[in-house]
Amino acid sequence: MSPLEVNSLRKEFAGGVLAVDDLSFSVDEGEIFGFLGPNGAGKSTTINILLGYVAPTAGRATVLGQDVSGEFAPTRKRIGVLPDGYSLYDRLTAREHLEWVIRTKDAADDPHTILERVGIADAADRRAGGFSKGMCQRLAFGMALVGDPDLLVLDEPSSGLDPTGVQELRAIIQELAADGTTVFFSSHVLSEVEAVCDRVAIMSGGRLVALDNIEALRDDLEQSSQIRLVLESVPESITADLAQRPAIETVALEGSELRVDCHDAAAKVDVVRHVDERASVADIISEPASMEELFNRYTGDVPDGGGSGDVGSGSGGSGDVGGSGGGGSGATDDGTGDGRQSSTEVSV
Ligand SMILES: Nc1ncnc2c1ncn2[C@@H]1O[C@H](COP(=O)(O)OP(=O)(O)OP(=O)(O)O)[C@@H](O)[C@H]1O
Repeated sequence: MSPLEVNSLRKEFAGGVLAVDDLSFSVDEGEIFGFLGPNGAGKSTTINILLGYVAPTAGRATVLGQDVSGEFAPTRKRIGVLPDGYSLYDRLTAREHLEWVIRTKDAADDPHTILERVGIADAADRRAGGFSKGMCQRLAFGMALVGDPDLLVLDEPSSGLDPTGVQELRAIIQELAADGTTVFFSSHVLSEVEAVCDRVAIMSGGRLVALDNIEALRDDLEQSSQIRLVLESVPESITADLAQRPAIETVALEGSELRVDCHDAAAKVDVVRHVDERASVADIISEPASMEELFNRYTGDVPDGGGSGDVGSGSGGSGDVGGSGGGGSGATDDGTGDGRQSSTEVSV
């Protein structure tokens, strides 16, 4: 059985908000599974269902063989969670944070080993109140590693990390996955997802709009990607002419560069022929779809490149770092609130 199975999942909040709509997917053991989507797509709600904090309205989710609607507390001990918008205790040291999760999970880890792994062993006895954002993130990630979880649920795990930190995090995630840990990786940072995930699911408006490895998604869109032509001279009305042709989505002219979004490969050929008959083409540029384009095409969103410091709303309903289930507030399930905290994230 897959460690994570979701079948026809639906979540409707009070007031008729349909947050998750007929969602089905499964994740393999040892897979790093990216979970993407614009704000409000339903990612946090799905994660909260998978962690047993929110009850689905319909459908079924099974995590590590346990139905989330059943007695989920023992299973939660086998899950490590790094929620977005987690909170740490200012007065507790890094070591004390880990000791607390180790206790609540009945684990036998050595706090020092974990702190070394996440690169903050030097700060073991410092209070978290004085930590930088990156140090907090490393500590929260360390807390998620307690008990050698079978499933890691990471929400915006690279938030606040410097480039070295991002690489270290990536290496740890890959090591864990190679050892059989299943990783559920939710992020707005598309380059991170591309670098680390085996497959990605893209959510939009509560629905799954794409599910595959990035190469396959890219191939899929390749048929309908953009072509750019650099012209030596620009014939009058070329943009209007092209816009009339079949399977053309948009046409834009910037200086001598013509950009055309096409529905299929045949349309690209038609564009080249059509323009070549009317102008001297100096260069043809057809690049593989970027991760941003993939996201944009599947969700209809206009991302800003994954690095501009947008404000994303918090997710990860419990704020229960480490996934101990022993201190998280839990998300309410009545549509009146979900216990989330907001945070500033680098996001699309
Ligand atoms: N407790 C709640 N009560 C009512 N509506 C909710 C609740 N939680 C989420 N929603 C709504 O469900 C939809 C999906 O929200 P969700 O937080 O799951 O999206 P998300 O993909 O995690 O977004 P983000 O990237 O902004 O965190 C939104 O329309 C949101 O307003």
